[in-house]
Amino acid sequence: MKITVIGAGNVGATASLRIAEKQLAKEVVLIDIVEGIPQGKALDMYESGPVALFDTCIYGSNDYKDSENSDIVLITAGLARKPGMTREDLLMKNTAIIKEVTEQVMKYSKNPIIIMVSNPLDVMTYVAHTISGLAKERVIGMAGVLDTARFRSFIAEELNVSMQDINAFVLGGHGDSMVPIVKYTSIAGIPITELLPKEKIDAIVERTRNGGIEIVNHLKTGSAYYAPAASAVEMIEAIVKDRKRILPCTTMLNGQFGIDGVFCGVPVKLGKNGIEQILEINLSDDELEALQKSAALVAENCKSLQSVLS
Ligand SMILES: NC(=O)c1ccc[n+]([C@@H]2O[C@H](COP(=O)([O-])OP(=O)(O)OC[C@H]3O[C@@H](n4cnc5c(N)ncnc54)[C@H](O)[C@@H]3O)[C@@H](O)[C@H]2O)c1
Ligand SMILES: O=C(O)C[C@H](O)C(=O)O
Repeated sequence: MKITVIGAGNVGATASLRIAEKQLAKEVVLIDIVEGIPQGKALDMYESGPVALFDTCIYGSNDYKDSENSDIVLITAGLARKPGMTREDLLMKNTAIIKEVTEQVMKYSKNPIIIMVSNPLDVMTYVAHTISGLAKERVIGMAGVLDTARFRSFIAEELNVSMQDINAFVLGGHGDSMVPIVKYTSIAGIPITELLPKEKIDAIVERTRNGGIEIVNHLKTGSAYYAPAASAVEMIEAIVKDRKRILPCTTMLNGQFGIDGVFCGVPVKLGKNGIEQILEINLSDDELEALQKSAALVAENCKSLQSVLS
């Protein structure tokens, strides 16, 4: 198994180390546009092998040739937002970066699975899919796992219970319009509505929607990376180990949930072939409407890129 991580910044470097520590690949290649950074960071990680107990071969490069024959490519290249910015403010600059990165990736790997992290997430997943020409099952966006991890952690904190016992889904686009699905949120199988009053649930939903900017406002220089990297690696692990995990991921919908031709976060089955199934679960009328609205915003942004991508 060979995994290439594009972007040796906060998310890319953190994810690379987690991949190595979990021994998910024989070879991890870290690529960035800045000379020295991927080489230095990767060597530093490699040298942690004897004490962190892994044998993964991990190295850095500025040359996409080193990504040759990758099974999985994690794309984290691009600008991160700062306080006062929305993810959509990154649209034009990151589109140019993701277009170039995807072209380079496809020069050297015939049929990789691409996992997109760069923002605005749903639109960048669309860009990578359009440019790569890969089957839609092989171009997957990471956002739902992160948004759901935030939702789960806030619920666990409120109830003072293990995070492991919280089951939930946050669906939709990775923006202010994301849709935490209260109907499928449970604590060891107990519906959340039996354990928390509506006002508390509403407050947690709101905090989840603002989870990204909450971190940006603390950090001031960039955005979150520990939980994002952990979330991307959970998806990679599901694929590498063919675990058939049911996770909220961004994928192209073709009529499911009444949404057509748009990338949007929904529950999927993840295995060795990438997205192996989309689970079209029953949503309440309000949740379905919110999901469709969220997808419409993604579609609008994708449409604005038509001239750039053609
Ligand atoms: N989907 C999510 O939930 C989620 C979560 C966190 C961050 N993000 C997004 O991920 C991206 C990266 O975040 P970060 O915190 O790691 O940022 P960062 O600034 O720490 O790292 C980005 C890296 O990309 C590199 N880069 C820029 N242009 C490049 C190019 N053309 N080719 C190769 N590398 C290039 C930079 O040199 C830098 O090392 C941002 O767009 C951010 O908004 C998304
Ligand atoms: O908030 C951001 O800009 C980064 C990422 O999308 C996040 O949710 O942490």
